[in-house]
Order: sequence, then structure tokens, then C-alpha cells
Amino acid sequence: MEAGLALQTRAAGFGSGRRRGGLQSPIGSLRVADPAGAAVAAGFGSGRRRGGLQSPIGSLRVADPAGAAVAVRARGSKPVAPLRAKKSFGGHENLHNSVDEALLLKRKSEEVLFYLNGRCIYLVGMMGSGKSTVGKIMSEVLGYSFFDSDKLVEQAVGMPSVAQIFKVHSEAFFRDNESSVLRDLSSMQRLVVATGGGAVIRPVNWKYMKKGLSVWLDVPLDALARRIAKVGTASRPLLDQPSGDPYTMAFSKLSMLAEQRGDAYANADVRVSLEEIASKQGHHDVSKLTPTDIAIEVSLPRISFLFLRTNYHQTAF
Ligand SMILES: Nc1ncnc2c1ncn2[C@@H]1O[C@H](COP(=O)(O)OP(=O)(O)OP(=O)(O)O)[C@@H](O)[C@H]1O
Ligand SMILES: O=C(O)C1=C[C@@H](O)[C@@H](O)[C@H](O)C1
Repeated sequence: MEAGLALQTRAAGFGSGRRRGGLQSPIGSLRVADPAGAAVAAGFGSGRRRGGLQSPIGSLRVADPAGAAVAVRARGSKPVAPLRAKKSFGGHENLHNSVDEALLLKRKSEEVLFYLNGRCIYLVGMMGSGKSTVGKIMSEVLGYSFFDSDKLVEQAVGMPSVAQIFKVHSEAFFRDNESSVLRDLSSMQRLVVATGGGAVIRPVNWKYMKKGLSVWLDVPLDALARRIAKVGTASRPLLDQPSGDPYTMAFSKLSMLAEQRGDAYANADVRVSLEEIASKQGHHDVSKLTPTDIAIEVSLPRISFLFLRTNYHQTAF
């Protein structure tokens, strides 16, 4: 597998002026460069490093923490197109129920942008809670870059999957690298980060995530187990079992993890409860919620009021 990210600049249309040249993070591994236009390929993990200080896990190189938005996606992956259906979510053919819903999301996110003032959004939640799915939609409407911290760890370590990192090294090794990735990301701006499901268990990770807005996607365990059983557990080493019914196995492991993690997710600035959204919609069925329904909740202007207060507490929406 080729290590590296394909980076592409985009019109930001928001925030402070563009800086050319680029700054480097203390450790360097991700290079988001050239706000002026040219796409830049960055060395990440093993091989293909171009400049930048090297960290134990790779090199995060930040070109423009305060300036232009850049679209960053794994080489070869397709851009996210929020107005088009790519998958079926809980019976929905579309990510959005309607064009109106998509426009509502756009409007809400514009309001939130003002209050975010460049700060990153960190999505936290259990495996399968939709951090990547919702995060990509959020980044698209905000004009932010999207990162999946699990993928950054894979690239930094130079291995194709988290499962392999757990197997060849250890969970502790993965966690150390996860913390390094979060530390690096915390020096950047205008990112939506889908964090690993277990990132919440290390207090130091909260130190990094508190530089931005942390949002907990709180999804009932039953819904999580259904989603995970649908795609299989092979990519999720903490859930993978050699045998047994995938739903039952996923449910029992997730319940155990949820218990172990206790209130760790509740450290997030904002809790987005799918049960509460479904109940607001009057159907009480979280599987009917599209990722856009959830992204709208993340974008509610009420969230922005948090930034108007110096001391704020977690708010459930
Ligand atoms: N609102 C939704 N309704 C139904 N399925 C969903 C919804 N959001 C995400 N999914 C599906 O659930 C699965 C997990 O989603 P996703 O990868 O976004 O979660 P995640 O929190 O990033 O997971 P992980 O931390 O394990 O990487 C995917 O198969 C995705 O298509
Ligand atoms: O909940 C967890 O501990 C994990 C979640 C995934 O995102 C990966 O970070 C890894 O599989 C561990």
C-alpha cells in the first residue's frame, strides 16, 4: 500500500487570510500545504517523506493552521458528495431525506462557523456511532478538512489496518500513536476529526481535544451492534470474535466497553443523543435517522452559544 495523502487545496471563503509557506508541527507527519493552489502529496508514515520534522510515528506537517481550508483525503479515495446518495442508511436511500434538509444543514453550519472561528470539531463516540459518516458531511458543509484519526495512525505506523497494528504490536502501541496523532491535529485549525472509539479513555487526549469543540455521538448499543453486525467485526479488533452470531457478540462486547469507559464520553462539550433526536421527530426509532439529521444536530446554533461563555458545561441537545 502506498503511504501518503493526496492533498488538494480548495477555496476557503471563510476566516482569516491565507498564509503561504506553511508552518510545521513539532513532530511533523501530515503535510497540508500550498494554500495558493497546487496539490501537494505528503509523506506519511514510512517512505515518501518530504521535509518536515519526523516524529516517532511519522511526520505531521501543518502548512496553514489558521488560514485556508484544504481538502485532504486518502490517495485514491473519492470526495464526499453530501447531496448524493452513496449508501443506504437504515433504509434511507439518501444521506439526506430531502433537499430542504440539506439546505437546513448548510444554513445551520454557516451560523456555527462564525462561532467556531476556525476551531476544530472532534467527534467522539463508540465504534460504529457514525463519527466518520457524520464527520465527512460536517467537513463538507463547513469547508473544513476531514480526518479519521484511526486512518492517520495506520498511515503513521505504516500498516494497512488498526486490526493489524493491534495484532503485530499491541493496543498500548496503538494508543500511544493515537495520542501523538491527536496532539498533532490539535495544533491545526478547521478540521473535523473522527476520533477512534477509545480515544476518550486517555486524559491527555482530552487536553488536545479541548482545544476545539468535542461532540459525543451517543447511539444506543443496540443500534451500534446492528450497524457493526451488518459490516462485520474484522476491522474492529476489540469486537472481533472467531465465532458466534455477529450481533450478539458485538452487543455484548460493546456493553462491556461502555461499562469500562463509564463517563469518559461525557467529557465532551456537547452530547448529541440519537434517542433524543428520534424522539423529537416523534418516531423513537434511531435507525430512521439519516446522517444528515445527526449532522444538523451537531450544527445547531445552540452549540455556538457554548463559545460565548467562558465556562461551559456539557449540553445535551
Ligand atoms: N445514521 C446512520 N444510520 C444507519 N447507519 C449508519 C448511520 N451512520 C453511519 N452508519 C453506518 O454505521 C457504520 C459505522 O459508521 P462510521 O464508520 O461512520 O462510524 P464510526 O463511529 O466512524 O466507527 P469507528 O469508530 O468504528 O470507525 C457504517 O457502516 C455506516 O455506514
Ligand atoms: O473503541 C475502541 O477502543 C476502538 C475504536 C476504533 O475506532 C479503533 O480506534 C480501535 O479499533 C479501538
